[in-house]
Amino acid sequence: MRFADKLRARWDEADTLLCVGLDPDPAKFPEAFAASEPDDTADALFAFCRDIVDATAAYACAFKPQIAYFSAHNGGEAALQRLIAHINGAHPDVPVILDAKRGDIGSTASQYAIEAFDRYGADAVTLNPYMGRDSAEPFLQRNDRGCIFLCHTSNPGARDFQELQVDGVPLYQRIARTIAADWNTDGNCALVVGATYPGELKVIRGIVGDMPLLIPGVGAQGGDVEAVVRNGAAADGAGLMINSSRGILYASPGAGYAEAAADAARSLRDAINRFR
Ligand SMILES: O=C(O)c1cc(=O)[nH]c(=O)n1[C@@H]1O[C@H](COP(=O)(O)O)[C@@H](O)[C@H]1O
Repeated sequence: MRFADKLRARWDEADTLLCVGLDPDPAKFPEAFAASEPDDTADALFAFCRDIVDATAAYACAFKPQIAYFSAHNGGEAALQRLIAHINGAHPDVPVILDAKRGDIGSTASQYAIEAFDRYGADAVTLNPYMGRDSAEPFLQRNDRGCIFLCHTSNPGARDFQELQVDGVPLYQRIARTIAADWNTDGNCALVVGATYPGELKVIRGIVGDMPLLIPGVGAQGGDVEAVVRNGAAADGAGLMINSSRGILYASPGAGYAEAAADAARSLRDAINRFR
């Protein structure tokens, strides 16, 4: 199924706008995952994330594994492959967003598209639009998959370039307008907008209509759920994938980590739904 349709079906059927972020950091794992050999780390990455996925799937409109948390470790890429295969097999209704923030010349971008969509089997991938249309083309052409472009990121440095004036408008608005008007001909584009910039989120929603928005930055980064939903929801009350990673993964450091993650995911889903 196309990413856009899978996401829409998940929003409707599971009544959730929560994206569960999978950023596994072995230093924060419960005792049970302590690796005795360096090679055990990859197995621990997989097993910890699998437990989180199985505990939180009911509350998730998407899962978002961050590739660096896997590829930083020997064997980590194989663990990521196993994890996405597990999600696709056990929770086939929940789309997977590979957070890799790719962007390069077209020939290299083609390889990145194969990596995300064929090697890993992701439904969508995060992309950096800085290199322009031809760098996005190999991803856009795979029109059953989602292309989620950075627009206004959640970090403090987002202002350094993204808010510079270009032809009288901030660059992030120009990016939103260009992607909505020119790049989204197959309806497979979405944008990343940080929860930490609710005013900018409102402007972006006004530019892009009902395009899906991936919203990182609630929880650990301090973004406010009410402001995100009020400023970012589409006209039908959906349109958002509101991500939390650390707030769910490390809800409890002990043996009850999976139950605590489920509780954190359920309460964030409910908090989001209260403002829709
Ligand atoms: O593309 C992203 O997912 C992303 C964009 C952005 O502007 N800010 C941002 O935090 N992210 C990612 O979203 C996740 C946020 O994690 P938490 O702050 O722990 O919820 C991390 O995986 C980041 O890499």
